[in-house]
Amino acid sequence: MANQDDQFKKVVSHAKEYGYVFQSSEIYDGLSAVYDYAQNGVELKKNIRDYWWKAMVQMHENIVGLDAAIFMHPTTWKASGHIDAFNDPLIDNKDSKKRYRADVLIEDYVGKLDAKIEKEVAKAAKRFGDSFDKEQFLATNPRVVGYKEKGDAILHRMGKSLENEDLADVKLLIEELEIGCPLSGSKNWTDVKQFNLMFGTKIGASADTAMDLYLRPETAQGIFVNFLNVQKTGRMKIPFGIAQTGKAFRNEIVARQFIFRMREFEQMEMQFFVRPGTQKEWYEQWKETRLKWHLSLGMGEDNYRFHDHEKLAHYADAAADIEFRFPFGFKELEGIHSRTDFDLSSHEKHSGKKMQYFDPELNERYVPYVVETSIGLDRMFLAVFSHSLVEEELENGTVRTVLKLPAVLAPTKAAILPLVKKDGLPEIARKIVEDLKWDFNVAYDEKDAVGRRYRRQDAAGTPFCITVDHNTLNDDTVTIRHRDTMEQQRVKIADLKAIIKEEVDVKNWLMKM
Ligand SMILES: Nc1ncnc2c1ncn2[C@@H]1O[C@H](COP(=O)(O)OP(=O)(O)OP(=O)(O)O)[C@@H](O)[C@H]1O
Repeated sequence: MANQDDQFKKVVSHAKEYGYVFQSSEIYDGLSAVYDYAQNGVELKKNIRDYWWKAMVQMHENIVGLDAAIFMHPTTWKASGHIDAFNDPLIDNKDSKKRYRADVLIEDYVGKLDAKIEKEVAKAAKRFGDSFDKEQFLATNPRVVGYKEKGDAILHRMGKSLENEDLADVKLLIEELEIGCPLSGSKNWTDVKQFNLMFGTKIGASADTAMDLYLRPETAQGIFVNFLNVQKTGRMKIPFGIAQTGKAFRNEIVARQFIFRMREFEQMEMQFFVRPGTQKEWYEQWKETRLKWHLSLGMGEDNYRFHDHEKLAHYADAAADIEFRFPFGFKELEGIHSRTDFDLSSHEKHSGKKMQYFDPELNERYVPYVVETSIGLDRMFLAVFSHSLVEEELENGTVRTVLKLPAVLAPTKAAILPLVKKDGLPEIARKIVEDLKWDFNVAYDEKDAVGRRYRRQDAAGTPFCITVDHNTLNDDTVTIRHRDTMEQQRVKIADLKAIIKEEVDVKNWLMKM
């Protein structure tokens, strides 16, 4: 593939062309960092959500679901720390008048060092072939070690400065590293300031009684405030979890990179309530479990890595990201956070209501500790979509565009194609659609030559094309074509359901965890 920018542009235009993602309010020139999911996008998104829900809720006896409201009592956000501390450090360039997140500018600088490391690794792997030992190379090659140490030192200093609210040092770091405005190159920066990311609104009709509200910036707080309701009504015993998917809103300063960073997005979060003192074990366990979930989709072990945080949020005693190799480099896809008892204790203080659990085994009451797994649904969508989009050169010299979505997530599982629009073939194809649609999302397509229809379905990500031809009239068999290998098999119509199920069944995918 061409360079990263070109690849990313292809992802964005393909998402539009094949009915996955549209810019919101496009006829009014769009709304920045807000997107709509189109006919195929809504299915892919639903399938990702279901895949997560099944893995987290259905497969765990001790995890239950919740759907809390987006609006919450405003004191929630005082207690959670969002009113005081949900800020991003921003910096303006005086010449280009562009605004950036200071920490992102610095992280991008470190990302370039990481890219240099990857280049060195690729070069050495080529040179040494089978005898190449990547671990040893990373640990001993002086140039690579130098880049790594420099990157770590920069992130460490930034982490400390942000933790100590020393914004002057963050600016100094940008100056010392000679980071320029990505747009203009200018190094003429303002001071770094904090900017709160919550969107405010009002509830109530009259000006005197209206109450200031916030659109929730994370779904987690809806779980915390309901913790005892769920525990008591579900008779849950610690350790147990509450899972939720839903919209969150953040007034992001730098809203770019398509659906990677949006102002309205969806999260899939699970809060796991544990005995104080056991949180580190659970944290490690959830890190591992969540990585396995990602790997079960078969998108390549090399495309994931953990990033353990040095700079911890006010509520956490440990935190790590699962990063994915997006077209623009490794970036956070999911966060796993050991949130201590911060949230529940703080809600206890602010509400005056007890948030404690009586542990019958210890015969003791306590505020549980919490380990959270939090993944952006839209970001997961981008990971899957961008990874799946490939251009393949075929033997005859032509190029085919294929969206190799994991079959379990594909919006349409099979397209049923009559070879020609006559001789009773469309009727048989329609009958197959009628039969399969009870189990799978399937499509009927009779327009254009069959080769073009295959390409259309390849690009839309449909794992199977089923072609009804004249032989079907004699022996009730059809051709089933596999998207990724382009292999074709002759099979009985009666066997179609089982063949498709084998490939798209959630169980078969989750069993790989
Ligand atoms: N603006 C956003 N648009 C899309 N997804 C988001 C956005 N902000 C967060 N997420 C998703 O929600 C997950 C959990 O949120 P969390 O608060 O941990 O993110 P974060 O650390 O603030 O993310 P980032 O550092 O990228 O801003 C993230 O891992 C990401 O997948």
